[in-house]
Amino acid sequence: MTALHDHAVQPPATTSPAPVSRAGVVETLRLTGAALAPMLARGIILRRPPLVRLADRLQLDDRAVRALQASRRRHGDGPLLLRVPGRSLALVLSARDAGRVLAEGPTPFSPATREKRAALQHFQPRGVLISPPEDRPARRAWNETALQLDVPLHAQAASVAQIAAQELSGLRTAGRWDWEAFAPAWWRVVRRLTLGDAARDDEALTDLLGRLRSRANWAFLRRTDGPARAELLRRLDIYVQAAEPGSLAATVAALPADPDVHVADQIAHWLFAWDAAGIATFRALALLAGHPAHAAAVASEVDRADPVAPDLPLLRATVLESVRLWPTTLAVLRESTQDTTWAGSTVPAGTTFVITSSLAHRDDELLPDADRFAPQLWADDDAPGGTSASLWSMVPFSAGPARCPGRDLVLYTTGVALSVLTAGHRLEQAAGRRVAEGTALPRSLDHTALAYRVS
Ligand code: HEM
Repeated sequence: MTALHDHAVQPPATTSPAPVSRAGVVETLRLTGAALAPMLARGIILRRPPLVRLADRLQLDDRAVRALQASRRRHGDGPLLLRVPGRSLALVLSARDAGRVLAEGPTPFSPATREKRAALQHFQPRGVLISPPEDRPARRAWNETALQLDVPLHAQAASVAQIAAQELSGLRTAGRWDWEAFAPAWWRVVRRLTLGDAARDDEALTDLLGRLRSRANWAFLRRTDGPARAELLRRLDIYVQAAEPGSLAATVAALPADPDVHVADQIAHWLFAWDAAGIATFRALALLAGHPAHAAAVASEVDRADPVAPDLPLLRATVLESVRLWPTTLAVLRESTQDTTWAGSTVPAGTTFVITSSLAHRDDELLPDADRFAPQLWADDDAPGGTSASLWSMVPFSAGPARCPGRDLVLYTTGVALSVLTAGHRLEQAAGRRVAEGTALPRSLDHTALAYRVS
């Protein structure tokens, strides 16, 4: 792995720090309207389809990028403090500062911000991402071991490939599929690979999680449904105890027991996060359909691969491009646990720093490939190539000590899913906003409107 994904990641020394600025009331309102409100409205924890449609129709991510860039031109690229009554909120506007905030954690920049705690406690009160400092190390280490971070082929890789083939090849055989057909098949893959075959048809479990995620969208504004949450965690525990061979539950059962980890809470996070992986896969199909030369290279990669546990670097890069171009984590938040200093100016403890993924990944003032499909960016060991400081901002799986521990398993699983859906066929986009070579790619893409056909 390159330095970008190391725990010891340091912000690049090539650009000098810039001081903090403060937005006025009107500018705060403008930025809230253009960048923050559309993100919240779309649903941070569970997407709301009508709002996803609206974001696509109005290209809201494009508006967000332009508003943030305008503020950066006005103030410089140091953190921008907004005027929010009773809160200290700072927008991160440079790759340099994003690098710092992500690298220097969990102190002074904690991933367990109050917004995330309020949202995620609805279904995973002891999840690693919202854990207090004393509980975090054990849960983080457990997640890294169970998910096998930095291991391209997870111990369950062969089983994952088999499950993906069994559940998804029917879509290809049907010749055409849309989101309505893909999503239930994807959830069957997720339940089987996480909990075992016994969970294959347990749609009630996914529905229960969905209801709690929908409450989580409202964070502080909705009461916790304690009984429903306890029921979810209880049902997850039953599957974990059964430890069906070939599932992640079996991997988990083989780990040393530690009562402080609270396994069901960690698995509730996994199930929630697999939803993002499905969305990323579905959008990656649009990239393949719209870039025939790349699709041809992928086809020969799939032909040559080991059928039992295929290693598919071009498909990994395709999924990485999917989450770079259309990030599934709309913003990465950190909360400062002490005063922090920025080129001589001090920002008080308790400030929430917001890295908006749309700006970080689509900053066309800094990134030459911001709006193009550029799988070659990930050729260097899956980290963006080149030495430009601006590339530090391209971190769809985050960076530093809270980076996504599921990253390698996600890239493997989604790569295998794409190979099942496309192998031996020519793929075309049949519906949804066009994603085509030679045009600037849309900044908001409604995945629920996409459909594909193979011939
Ligand atoms: C497209 C799919 C995914 C993307 C883009 C993604 C991205 C991310 C990002 C950006 C974070 C950091 C969040 C933050 O700092 O607030 C994160 C954290 C995390 N992800 Fe993922 N993730 C994905 C799927 C998964 C899956 C499928 C799993 C588990 C099977 C997983 C497990 C986790 C865990 C446990 C954390 C918390 C890490 C910590 O607090 O140290 N993710 N992910």
